[in-house]
Amino acid sequence: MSTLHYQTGFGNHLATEALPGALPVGRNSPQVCPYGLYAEQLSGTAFTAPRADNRRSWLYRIRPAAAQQPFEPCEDITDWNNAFGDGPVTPNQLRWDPQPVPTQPTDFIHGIRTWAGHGSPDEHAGVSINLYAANRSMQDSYFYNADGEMLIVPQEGRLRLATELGLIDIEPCEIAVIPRGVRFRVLLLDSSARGYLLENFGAPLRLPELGPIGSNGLANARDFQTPVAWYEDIDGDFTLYAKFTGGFWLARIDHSPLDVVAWHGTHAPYKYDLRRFNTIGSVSYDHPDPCIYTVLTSPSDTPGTANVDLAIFPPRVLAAENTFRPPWFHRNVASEFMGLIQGVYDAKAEGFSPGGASLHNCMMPHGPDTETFEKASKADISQAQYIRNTMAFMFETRRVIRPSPMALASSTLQSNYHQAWQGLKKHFNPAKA
Ligand SMILES: O=C(O)Cc1cc(O)ccc1O
Ligand SMILES: [Fe+2]
Repeated sequence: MSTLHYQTGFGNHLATEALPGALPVGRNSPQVCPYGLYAEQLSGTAFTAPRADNRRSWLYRIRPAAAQQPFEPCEDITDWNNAFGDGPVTPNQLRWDPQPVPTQPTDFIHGIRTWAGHGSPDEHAGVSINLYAANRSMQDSYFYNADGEMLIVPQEGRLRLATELGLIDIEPCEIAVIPRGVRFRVLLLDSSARGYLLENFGAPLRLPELGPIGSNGLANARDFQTPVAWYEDIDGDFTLYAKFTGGFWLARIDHSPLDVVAWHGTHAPYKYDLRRFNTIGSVSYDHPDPCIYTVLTSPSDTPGTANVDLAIFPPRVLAAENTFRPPWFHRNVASEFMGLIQGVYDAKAEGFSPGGASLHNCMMPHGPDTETFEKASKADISQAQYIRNTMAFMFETRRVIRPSPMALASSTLQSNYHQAWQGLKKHFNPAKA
């Protein structure tokens, strides 16, 4: 769709300059930088983080980020917060219809509504899960998030992410990650935009290990795209919004903070097209655990137990024999928040719409709805099944996902979701094995 230029790979050390010779050679911090630029290091992990995990970039910019006015509390962003409610969480399965597009002029950061989450930005652990709906570009304003990295999952409408480190265009079925601290603004390329936003307070998202799968498969590193350096040299009266410790702040700034002429490093935004995912599945029997569909993972301090995983359920071919092919009935210690980007999700014949959401928390029983169960139990599985029109995703986390007060009060909350499993008949017959 776009003519933007990207560098490829995941987690590799990239280098890019918008003007020839803007990147210093042989050192990060020369006494005087080319073109009169300032050098600035942006660290996304501890200085001493292991090499494989370390994320930092060196930015060469017109003014350092420190050249800004003091921040004041910002009152006009209230629906995006880290107030996930307190008190006991309902043990009921929850599902929501899609959110309406706003009627008032609303830009991306003002159109974010917190739906669920856990943990805290102060602790660098947990997530917030949000829905966004916007109908105009951010005007004369910029934003950065000190609380976590932002994973944007568009469901409707294309976005241009104008970031310090370059331009990214995304459309539905693509995702983008903006790392902690990176300054950016969001432009709408269509009249309205809607989607999902994960704020990850924990360790930066990374590719999962592949184990016995081998050196290829799932999301391949070469399909990740990071922008080339791009800058604007604009003076004016702008607003810089910041999110820090769950609250919003704003400062005046007399120039665009998107003034990085060259950069190199590992802490940089990227995009990925979910349609490139190399789906691995069972070619003998049984439906595998959904971790087989992991795109990205934010590990916690406990091995194998993620702060959050992004898994997808993309178009694919089901071939398992003598098997109930859809997702099975299950209860899980981990908590599962799902969204649907397009089409129909294979575990739910009805009621889970594109733009909608579901939450199956710790130990909540769930699985195929009655219609899906009955159909799959009788289906001819001598033939492969082609699942074409779909793209669902799941944020799976180790901790309970607390639905926000706003999500629980929303008119889009389905009061009849439990009906999905009410029609399940008793088939038991002790006389027939
Ligand atoms: O609950 C869900 O729909 C998500 C899911 C999908 C799957 O294929 C296996 C397990 C699982 O939790
Ligand atoms: Fe599940």
